[in-house]
Amino acid sequence: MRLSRYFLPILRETPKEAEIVSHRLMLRAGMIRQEAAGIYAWLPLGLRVLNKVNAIVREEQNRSGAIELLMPTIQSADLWRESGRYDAYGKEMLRIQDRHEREMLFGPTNEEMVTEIFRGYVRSYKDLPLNLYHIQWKFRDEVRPRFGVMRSREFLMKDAYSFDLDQAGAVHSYNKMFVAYLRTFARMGLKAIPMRADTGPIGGNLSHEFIILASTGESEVFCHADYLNFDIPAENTDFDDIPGLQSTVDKWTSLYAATSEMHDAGAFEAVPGDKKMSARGIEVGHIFYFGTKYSEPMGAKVMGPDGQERPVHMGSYGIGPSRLIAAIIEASHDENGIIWPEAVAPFDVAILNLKAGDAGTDAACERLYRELSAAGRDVLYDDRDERPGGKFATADLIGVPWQVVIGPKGLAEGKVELKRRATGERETLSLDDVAARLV
Ligand SMILES: Nc1ncnc2c1ncn2[C@@H]1O[C@H](COS(=O)(=O)NC(=O)[C@@H](N)CS)[C@@H](O)[C@H]1O
Repeated sequence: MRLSRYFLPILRETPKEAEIVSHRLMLRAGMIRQEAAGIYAWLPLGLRVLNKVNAIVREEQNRSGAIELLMPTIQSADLWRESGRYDAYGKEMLRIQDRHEREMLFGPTNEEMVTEIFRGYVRSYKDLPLNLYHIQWKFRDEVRPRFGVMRSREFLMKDAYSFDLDQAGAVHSYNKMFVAYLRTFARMGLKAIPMRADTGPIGGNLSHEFIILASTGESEVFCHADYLNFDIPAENTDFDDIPGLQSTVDKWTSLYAATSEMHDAGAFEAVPGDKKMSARGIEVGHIFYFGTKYSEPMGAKVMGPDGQERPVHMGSYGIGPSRLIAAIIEASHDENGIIWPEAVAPFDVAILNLKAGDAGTDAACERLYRELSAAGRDVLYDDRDERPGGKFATADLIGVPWQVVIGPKGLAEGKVELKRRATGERETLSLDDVAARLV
């Protein structure tokens, strides 16, 4: 992408309404724009990151055997009356009427709808286990949306829903999602710690939140420091290995970890002093087992192997891709801007032409731009007629992992400069060598 032809509305000033660094940087880097309280437009740079985050979420959901579909954002109130949540959900639910005065709502979550889809087609235990997921916008009329997309009113959620014949099967489905979540967040360069959690309006009695430690996190968390060094389940994890997954989950729940709602100070006391961690955290995922809470009232049942009909056991599993972007920035930035983990960076490489219009630097930049693009790298070529300082500042702000600086002086010696954003380390090497390094 040539920056002279892109749409990247960088802000010079720090917006005063932004209280935390991720909100400030997402506004300044031209990633989002507020359209209403808690409602944001995703500008081109932000959308590129959101798509990369979603790609990782999707890959790990699919690896675990979950199947993607897409449910609508607008739902019928009658559906929610079946589960009894229409009135119980409270003011967070955005209730609307259509032209025929039918009561509708903008979905805050999809347990009822996915149960309705399931019951419309599945009758036999032979069709189980089943996990259906989608990545869809949600609306929750938060009384105090804040911190940008960290706690917004319209937000993106991956929500998965599992269906099993009995609790034992549902626990295995839960464990598959648990392992998928460990892999998902690790691939984004995050250390997420699973913590026993409250189940709230979703319900049930088994639930874990996945928390990223960050000083600006809304959650207060207490946990054993050893979690930070646990190995992440491998790419070739066998998701059909029931005891294997259970032992992984047992390991990842063997040490103390709880949010303030679930904190047991006595139990925490037993953690060795140098291993005690109390910190702020950001909830990036939350998984629940809630048995027949929805299948019973909504008549989602299957014929068992014994010829008996029974309601299916379900769980739901949420990740917030839009919140995740803010969480990644909170965990990975410096005074100059964002430092994207390579897996989610909006571009892989930024080429900075220090003298746009100079035949030599233009030719060298064009050549590198062509070579890297042909090799499948996402390149942002800063070809603007702008002084070097502004180009350096923009590249650091938007956090592209690699910068290639090409200027007339360096070229005269056949050299360009390669800078690694994460560490600031710089190397001087030939144009050929830098291309080889980056493909
Ligand atoms: N207001 C919000 N803004 C941004 N992300 C949010 C917001 N509320 C929730 N999320 C994200 O969505 C994830 C799942 O939300 S949840 O309420 O915990 N779970 C559910 O809604 C279940 N239906 C899981 S499918 C959270 O872990 C969080 O990452």
